[in-house]
Amino acid sequence: MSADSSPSKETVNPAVDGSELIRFDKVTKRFGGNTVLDSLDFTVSSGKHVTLIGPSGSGKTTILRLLMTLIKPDEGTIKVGGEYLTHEDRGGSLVPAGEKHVREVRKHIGMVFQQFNLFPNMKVMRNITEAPMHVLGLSRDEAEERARELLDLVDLTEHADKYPTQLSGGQQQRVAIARALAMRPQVLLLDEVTSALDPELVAGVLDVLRDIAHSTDITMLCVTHEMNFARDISDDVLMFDAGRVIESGSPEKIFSEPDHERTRQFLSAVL
Ligand SMILES: Nc1ncnc2c1ncn2[C@@H]1O[C@H](COP(=O)(O)OP(=O)(O)OP(=O)(O)O)[C@@H](O)[C@H]1O
Repeated sequence: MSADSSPSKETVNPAVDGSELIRFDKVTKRFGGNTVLDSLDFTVSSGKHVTLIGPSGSGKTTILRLLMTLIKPDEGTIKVGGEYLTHEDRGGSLVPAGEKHVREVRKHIGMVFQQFNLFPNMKVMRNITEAPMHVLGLSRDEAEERARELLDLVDLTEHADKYPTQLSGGQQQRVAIARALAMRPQVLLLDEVTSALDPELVAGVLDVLRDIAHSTDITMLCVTHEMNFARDISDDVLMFDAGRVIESGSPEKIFSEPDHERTRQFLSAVL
């Protein structure tokens, strides 16, 4: 993909001003007796690329699933773009969020999953235009124009009329990235997006994501085991252990001179 094929910042993410975009306040999540997130606090500023690293089971994916409202916290609050995701503010008192409120706030969040999750019965173009037309109310022409720009961005212009099964896993994952961006989310959540791919297809997907990270202002929250990718794109790396952030900092700091012994152990096992 040439640098020229990148869409304008306006196309991808219209609302970037460096302010706080995500806030977790004392978020606790338990599954049965297992406390997966333990009074977790963290924030992500608009336009930043933040990578979550840490051992298996430390709660990284749980954070993304909470943001997608696939699960709810047991305690604490989550805000996106200044709005509560989990609650509604009724004259100063917080009540659990209703469906409509959750849908509104969630519009600002896009997610790419490990397993692409494309609609198998829809061609690539329709996979990308479906949500902008039905959720945002774009006309077919508007949605298709947006989709064409994004197909260019992910280097799949020639494949708009194919079904997902006619594409490689790497191509399907790039469609999933375009589909997430078509909603013009303020934040893109990436959950180990290359871990289901054959090794030779990983680089193409990571290159597209690097390009998006470097050529747009979109906020990214990324869970990955690809440490070189994390080093390339991250403004901040958060090291998790047992549902808490044990240290955070620039990739240079975390990967080269971490403060914490647990971080050193984890990195020596994965690097
Ligand atoms: N729906 C669920 N029901 C029960 N336990 C769950 C559920 N989802 C996650 N867990 C447990 O929560 C813990 C944290 O899971 P999570 O997927 O967030 O970890 P992770 O840090 O993303 O791990 P990995 O790097 O292996 O993906 C694990 O012990 C997991 O088994």
